Amino acid sequence: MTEFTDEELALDPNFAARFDSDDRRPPCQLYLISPPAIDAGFVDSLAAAFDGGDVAAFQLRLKGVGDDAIAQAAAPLQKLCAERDVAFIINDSMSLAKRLGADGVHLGQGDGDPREARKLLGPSVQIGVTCHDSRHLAMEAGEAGADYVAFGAFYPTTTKETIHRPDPSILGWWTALFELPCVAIGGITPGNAAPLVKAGADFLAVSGAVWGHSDGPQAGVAAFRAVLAQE
Ligand SMILES: Cc1ncc(COP(=O)(O)OP(=O)(O)O)c(N)n1
Ligand SMILES: Cc1ncsc1CCOP(=O)(O)O
Ligand SMILES: [Mg+2]
Repeated sequence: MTEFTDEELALDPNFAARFDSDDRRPPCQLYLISPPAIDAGFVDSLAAAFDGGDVAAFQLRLKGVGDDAIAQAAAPLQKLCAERDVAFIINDSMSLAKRLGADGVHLGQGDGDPREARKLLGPSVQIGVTCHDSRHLAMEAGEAGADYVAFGAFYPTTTKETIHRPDPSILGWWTALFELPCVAIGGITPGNAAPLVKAGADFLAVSGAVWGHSDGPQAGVAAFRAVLAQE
């Protein structure tokens, strides 16, 4: 991608986009986040979710659970992801991602250095970084070799306590300047996702709207089809 000076970028945030105007980004895709706690039957819920429509990635995000317990829970889920061609991403821990041979790891700002993760995991493992509502953090993550940056929480959510509330325009700013994919997260539902897709999100990361859907996770994923196909 074309490199620009800070001055050029400050003058016109779409400066780079003019030069890369025939670069087409793939359509926005779904990135499923697990509930914070699961039971042994969850593999069936995950299979149902995958039956609902295309899912690009699944993140195992179990909070307050030790690595051994996560590793035990992960085995059938990772196998299912491999069978369905869905990237299997581990949250928080690069060492656990390495131990499990996961397809990727998601690192928050306090979860470790993406450069260290790259050294540990190698070139083909996907590394994602939480960037809240910060252009600065996103550019830092890109510099550090992340494979995607995640902005959020765009909407109120009960899945996680959140402080930052970006405007959807941060997605447009990012995609105009950088090829690196961006993920939108936080309280996303089929009803409020359209502005994020329109603004340029490459992925919608969703938990509650799928697992909490009144007709089950298959219907939860299917409900996103229309908004993802709007481009
Ligand atoms: C895709 C994606 N984006 C953001 C997060 C949040 O990560 P983090 O800030 O480390 O918070 P926890 O998820 O660890 O509570 C994520 N997990 N995935
Ligand atoms: C993990 C995380 N990081 C920011 S918001 C959020 C929760 C996403 O879950 P939901 O889709 O239920 O809001
Ligand atoms: Mg984290």
